[in-house]
Amino acid sequence: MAVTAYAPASTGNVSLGFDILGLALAPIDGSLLGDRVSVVEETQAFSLENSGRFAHKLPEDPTQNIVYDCFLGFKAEMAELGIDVQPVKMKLEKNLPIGSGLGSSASSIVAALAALNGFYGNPLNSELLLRLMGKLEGQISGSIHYDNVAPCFLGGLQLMLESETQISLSLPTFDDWYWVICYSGASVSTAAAREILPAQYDKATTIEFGRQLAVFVDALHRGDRALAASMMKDVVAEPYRKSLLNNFDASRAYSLQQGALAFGISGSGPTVFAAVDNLNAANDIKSWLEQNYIQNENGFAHVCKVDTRGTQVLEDE
Ligand SMILES: Nc1ncnc2c1ncn2[C@@H]1O[C@H](COP(=O)(O)OP(=O)(O)OP(=O)(O)O)[C@@H](O)[C@H]1O
Ligand SMILES: N[C@@H](CCO)C(=O)O
Repeated sequence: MAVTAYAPASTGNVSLGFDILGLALAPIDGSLLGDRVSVVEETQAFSLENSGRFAHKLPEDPTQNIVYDCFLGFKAEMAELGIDVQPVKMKLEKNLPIGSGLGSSASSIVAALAALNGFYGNPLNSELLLRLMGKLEGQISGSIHYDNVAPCFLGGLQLMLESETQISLSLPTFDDWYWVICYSGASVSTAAAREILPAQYDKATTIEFGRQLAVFVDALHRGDRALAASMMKDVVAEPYRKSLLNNFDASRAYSLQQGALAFGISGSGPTVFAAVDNLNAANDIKSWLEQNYIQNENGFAHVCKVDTRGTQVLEDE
């Protein structure tokens, strides 16, 4: 029976946890903000059919699509278990823009591997799947980082542990916070946005990074909203990346003036996010960003909450 998986958008870094903190997102209006991948049936030769708002941005050759690499990666893992996997017919509904900072490739990777695993009766455990997801994400961006694939797969706010037995730890979040996200419509390559960062950081920045992350995690566990929000300042990527983003400073200034608790770049951009604890302010910031941050017809904005469910796998009727 065909199996479909939905994998939500995610924000990597969340300003204060470069490469090791990520958040899954769900628009509060119920709209889909994530890719869907189906495994339809076994066939003679691998095939992939693309649909969705951003399908036209995908490589035309199916073997250049990361979903194909997911199939190969899954087949190799299954071979280790002594199981031979035949070519399959797959479908990708590409709802997330590529190079958006919303974990677009991660969403395709997670949905593809979750659907493949579901189709074959879940032979691979979650930990193994997540490692494979990270490996495939690393293939695209140049280095393995789990801050999109882990929240996309598991849901919620995830802190990377990356021990031999566990990749990610789930952190508590505040139910009353909204996350306004706005994608400008431009494309920023993750690999390029990583290249512009320094290879080394000075002592003061390193101490600041450690202080912020430690205090933030403690504040989350104690439910101290104000303290948590006050730690959400990016000392690692934003100083270098914001020059790639049109109208970033004005967007932050407006959001903070409207009462946003924090404002930053989602992943490697160009999507920005504002954390807000008031729905009216969240809607107001969304409207302003739609008017002032979006650059073309591909852009969009949503008021979101944390997606606590992560990837959803369904057997088709
Ligand atoms: N299914 C897919 N989804 C997204 N990108 C894909 C897919 N298949 C192949 N690619 C290629 O992978 C690369 C993705 O680039 P990049 O990592 O910058 O984007 P991204 O993962 O969409 O970014 P972000 O995490 O910021 O949303 C592009 O070159 C794109 O053509
Ligand atoms: N942590 C990654 C996320 C990419 O979406 C980066 O900022 O490069």
